[in-house]
Amino acid sequence: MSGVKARSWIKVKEFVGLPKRDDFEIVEKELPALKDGEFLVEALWNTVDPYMRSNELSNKLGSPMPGGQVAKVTQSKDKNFAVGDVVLGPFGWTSHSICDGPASLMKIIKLDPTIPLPQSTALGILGMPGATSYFGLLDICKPIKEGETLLVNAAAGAVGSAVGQIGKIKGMRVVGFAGSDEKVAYLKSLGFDAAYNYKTIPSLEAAIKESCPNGVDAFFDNVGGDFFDTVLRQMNTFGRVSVCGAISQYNALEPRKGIDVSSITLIVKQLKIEGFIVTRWLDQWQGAFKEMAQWIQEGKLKYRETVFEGFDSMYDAFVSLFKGDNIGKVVVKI
Ligand SMILES: NC(=O)C1=CN([C@@H]2O[C@H](COP(=O)(O)OP(=O)(O)OC[C@H]3O[C@@H](n4cnc5c(N)ncnc54)[C@H](OP(=O)(O)O)[C@@H]3O)[C@@H](O)[C@H]2O)C=CC1
Ligand SMILES: O=C(O)CCC[C@H](O)\C=C/C=C/C=C/C(=O)C/C=C\CCCCCO
Repeated sequence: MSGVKARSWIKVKEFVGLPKRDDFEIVEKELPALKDGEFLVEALWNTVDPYMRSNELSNKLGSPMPGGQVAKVTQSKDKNFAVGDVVLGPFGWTSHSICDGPASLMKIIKLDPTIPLPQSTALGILGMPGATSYFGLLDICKPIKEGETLLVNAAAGAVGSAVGQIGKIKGMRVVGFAGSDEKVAYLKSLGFDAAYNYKTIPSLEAAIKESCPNGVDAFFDNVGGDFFDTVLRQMNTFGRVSVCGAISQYNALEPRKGIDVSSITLIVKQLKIEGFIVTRWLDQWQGAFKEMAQWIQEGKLKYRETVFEGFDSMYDAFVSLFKGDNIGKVVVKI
């Protein structure tokens, strides 16, 4: 069997600035017949995530773009995977893939049919970004006392919107910054105590002083650059900073050289500043998803998705992340 043609988005040029359409080519290739122990999947949902911008973290030139995918088994010679099963796997920006099951290096998880949420959530709130929010907040920002102030930026995105809500669940006072008035309204609808459009406020420093009169105890940073420095200067003693992302720098032609905050400030305030990669907690992701699914069912945790339609829209979906066009998780319905 097989006789299937797979289409893949191949990265053909290193990114310089915002990725361009001609940094990619869509290539079609006929897949071979399945061998024993293999199965064929067809993409249902693809994801685009900011880390794919990295020339270092993404696949090599000439290879398909990386990434998680929710896919349907359409042919199988593996007794563990039947036609019709839906799986989550690292298949990248590809329409069809041949897999040789969990025994191979690929991580292929059968989706849990007892969690009654859309399949696309395995790429968002109950996937890598959701785990990022959960562990980046709870393990690094460590909510300690009821009423502590948490500040999060890119707050209306996949990671940020869950960070703020988990902060509220843990009894924090939550302040969010995002790039449009529509996003600010969304954050308020999620229960954020204060929210600002950082593109239109006259001064970020003044907005922090106004919304965090007792200072900032915990800072979840998705943006980096000047934003990072400005918040760092307003942290309280024993403040915790979760350095999750630096999206303001990913397309910069000349990234900033370093942090523009005196080390004396860090010493005197005894700040704890920790970067992380979410796979650090990979063995704990499933436990987090169970708890988050419960919060969703109880109405305590809400999520949104910005859906692009069709395999050909992968590029538009990807660059939307850097233009701030999305609310919540960007996914592509194939
Ligand atoms: N450390 C880890 O393991 C992980 C880190 N991350 C990081 O988390 C962050 C959020 O990711 P994710 O939730 O998937 O993406 P989002 O859904 O938040 O989308 C990206 C958002 O970033 C904001 N943004 C884009 N460019 C800029 C800029 N120049 N300055 C300020 N804001 C900008 C935009 O929102 P706005 O309109 O508000 O500007 C945009 O909507 C990223 O930095 C990502 O790299 C994600 C997963 C794992
Ligand atoms: O969905 C899955 O299960 C697959 C997840 C794979 C993924 O590799 C896991 C972790 C992702 C980490 C993301 C990190 C960041 O976004 C922030 C760190 C670095 C981004 C550097 C971008 C540089 C741009 O020039």
